[in-house]
Amino acid sequence: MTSPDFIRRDWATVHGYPMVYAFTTNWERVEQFQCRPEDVWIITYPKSGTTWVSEIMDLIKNDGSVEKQEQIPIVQRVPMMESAAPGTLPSGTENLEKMPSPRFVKSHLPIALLPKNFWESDCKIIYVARNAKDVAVSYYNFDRMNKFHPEPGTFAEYLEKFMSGNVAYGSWYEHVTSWWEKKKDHPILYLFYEDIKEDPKREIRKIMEFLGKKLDEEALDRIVQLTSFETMKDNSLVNYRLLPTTLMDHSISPFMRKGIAGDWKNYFTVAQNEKFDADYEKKMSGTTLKFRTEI
Ligand SMILES: Nc1ncnc2c1ncn2[C@@H]1O[C@H](COP(=O)(O)OS(=O)(=O)O)[C@@H](OP(=O)(O)O)[C@H]1O
Repeated sequence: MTSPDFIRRDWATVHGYPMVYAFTTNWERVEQFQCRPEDVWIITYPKSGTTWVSEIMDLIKNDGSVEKQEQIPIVQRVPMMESAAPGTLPSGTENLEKMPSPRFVKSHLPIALLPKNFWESDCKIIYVARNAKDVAVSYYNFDRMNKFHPEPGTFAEYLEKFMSGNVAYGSWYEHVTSWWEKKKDHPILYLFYEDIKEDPKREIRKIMEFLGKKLDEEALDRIVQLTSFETMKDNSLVNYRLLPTTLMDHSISPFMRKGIAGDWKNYFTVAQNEKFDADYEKKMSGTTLKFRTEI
């Protein structure tokens, strides 16, 4: 297979936001995407636990039974709306348009880039946030292995880009705080990666209630087990290993990398940490949103 022309391309810009080039060659399909009232969206800043919560949602829908689950990759069960790989794979919008309701829709979009009829569709939204330091580390390693993105450079170089929002989907700080504010006027289940890691059963219960499903303890326990990092990292339907290495090279860094809270301590120098904290204080001073950087 010859390399598609979007491999390792620099970010495109959409309304001022850096965006994965391959997704932008027909952005109108994103703006015009027809949201449906029965849709449930899983929205996150990248690397915050999207795949984890997508699998949890799909198992809840199927009463905690893998037998009931369609045996197809998570990218088709919970398609990422804005994704596209021109000439290589069907786009997220194409996959979603063909899906019967109720659909689960994944997206990393900031509020400003949502499809035009998003809010009037009155869909359900689950938002998952993860602390900025672990997101930066996870995103750095993802950019190393994911050829839809430009090379990240060294971790020191990457961290500067992350702090200035010069990464796909723009600023983490703006993303998590603006979605937090939206909770005031739209029912959004706002979850934290660290909380799910700390007590998966408690958080799965919240998702179950939000989706209006009732499952017994046995089913809940099964979902906890099936969505543990150890199980998901070896499940080819969720670990992205079915994608060709021309797109993602897991030998550089696996998609299911470590799955922990606090890995940033293995990456940040003392000086980087101090600079990051000072910058964080300034950017996050106006919000009530609080994160844990370890559990
Ligand atoms: N089950 C489970 N438990 C704990 N952690 C998990 C789990 N599944 C995925 N992950 C970790 O989530 C990180 C990937 O985030 P996303 O799925 O949001 O990535 S993406 O934005 O959709 O590409 C990435 O984090 P890092 O390991 O820190 O890189 C994954 O390993």
